[in-house]
Formats: sequence, C-alpha cells, structure tokens
Amino acid sequence: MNAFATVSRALPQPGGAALLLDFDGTLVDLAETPGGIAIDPGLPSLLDDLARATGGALALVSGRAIDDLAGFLPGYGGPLIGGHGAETRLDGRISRHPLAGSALLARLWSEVQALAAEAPGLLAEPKPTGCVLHYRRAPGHEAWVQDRLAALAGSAPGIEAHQSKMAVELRPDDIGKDRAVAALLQLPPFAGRAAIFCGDDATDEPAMAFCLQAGGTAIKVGKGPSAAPHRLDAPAALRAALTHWAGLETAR
Ligand SMILES: O=P(O)(O)OC[C@H]1O[C@H](O[C@H]2O[C@H](CO)[C@@H](O)[C@H](O)[C@H]2O)[C@H](O)[C@@H](O)[C@@H]1O
Repeated sequence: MNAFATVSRALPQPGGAALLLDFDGTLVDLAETPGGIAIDPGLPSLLDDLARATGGALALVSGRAIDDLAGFLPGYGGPLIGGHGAETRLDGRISRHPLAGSALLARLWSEVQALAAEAPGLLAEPKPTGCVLHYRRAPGHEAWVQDRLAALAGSAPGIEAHQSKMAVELRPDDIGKDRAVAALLQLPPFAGRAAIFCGDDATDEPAMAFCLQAGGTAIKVGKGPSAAPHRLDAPAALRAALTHWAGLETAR
C-alpha cells in the first residue's frame, strides 16, 4: 500500500477529527523566497472538501501573516492562525497580539531591513506581529543572521528570536502554535474532537506534542526529527493522504 494510504487509514475518522494544517513545507512545497511558492491547483477545493468532511473543524496554522496567507488562498474563508499564533482569524474577524503596530516592532523592522541590505541574497519579511530575516539565498550568512537577530531580540523586551527553515524571526515571546491550537480546541466545532496536526518544521513540534498529549495525533512532512507518529515525504503525499482520508478520491 502507498505511504499516503497507510497514513490516512491510521487517522481518526473525519467526522470526529479536528484537522490542523501548517502551510509552507506541509501543504505547499518550499521555494527560494516567501512569494515564490506555487499553490497546487487542487489545493483550494481540497480545503473546501476537508472542511465539509470535518464539519468545519479545519484550520490552517501558519507562521505567515494572515493577510499574506489569505492572499495565496483567496477563496478560503475558514479559521486561520497566523504569525505562529500571534494572529487568529475566526468567523472572518482577525485578532492580533497586543504588540502589533507597536513602536518596538517598527524599530525592529527598520533594523532588520538594514541588516538585509548588508549582503546580497538576504531578504527581510515584515509581519504585523514581527519580522523575519531569510538567508535561503545567502546560506553562508546563517551564523551572522542568528547572531544579529539574537542581539536584536536581547534589546527588545517581550521579543524572542525564533529559528525556522533558513530564516530567523523576531516575534512576541509569549506565543506559539501549541498555545494557539490549545485555544482553538476549546471552541466549537473543534472542541471534543481528536486533533490531527500536520507540519514540517521545528516550529510545528510543540503543536504536534500538544495534540499527542491531548489524545490526537500528528503527521510530519519531510525529513528531520519529530514526535509525530506518522510521516510523509512531501506536501503532494500529504494532499494525497488527506484526499484518501476524507474519501474524496471518487468525488474529485
Ligand atoms: O508555519 P508555516 O506556514 O510553515 O510558515 C513558516 C514560514 O514560511 C515562510 O518561510 C519559509 O518558506 C519560504 C517559502 O517556501 C522559504 O523561502 C523560507 O526559507 C522558509 O523559511 C514564510 O516566509 C515565513 O513567514 C513563515 O514563518
């Protein structure tokens, strides 16, 4: 049996599950730049179908800003968690961490832009609740980026430097996907369901651990250590597994 079919059979049934999906590296392949990703043409309808199959207990849980994410999925109106938990969109209404729009984050954004100008290939990305310095196109600058952003975080009360794939982010120090997922799972239609978290990055691991501890499960996409009991090698395999899981193959 294919790996995607084996994984899908091991999951709780859609009618009793809450499906929590990371975005970059999980639903879409990674790209050289944040704006360079390609959305699989079947992804929007897959999300609609999964929302139906789970009775609406589907959420995207991303590090991206909500407005950025919504720009890639304009037809998706369901729950979104963005900024690693610093933003939430529920019933179309967005709420943000209290530091959004602060002078502190504006100062950090100026400093990160100045750092990005110091070497070709570095890329600064703004968010309402933080900012990122990407070095995927300047991999030799990894330690330099880590040191500089650690120093900036040290100068900014309530801010931490957070490592993700070929990037370091400055974000509020009291957020995380685990906390955001825990809050979401208190709400209808998520409450009382077995949570399934699908992710690819170290930043997803706390949310996976939370779901496991709460009686749910997790799927790791790609290589690297993970607490997840299930693993698939790429976003295409996860999309296939979810299609199989929700019994959508004949309908699509
Ligand atoms: O939590 P996620 O939905 O997985 O978002 C994590 C970060 O994704 C983006 O950066 C990553 O993907 C880029 C596009 O593939 C890639 O170029 C970059 O190297 C990766 O770090 C996004 O730009 C970040 O804001 C998200 O936090």
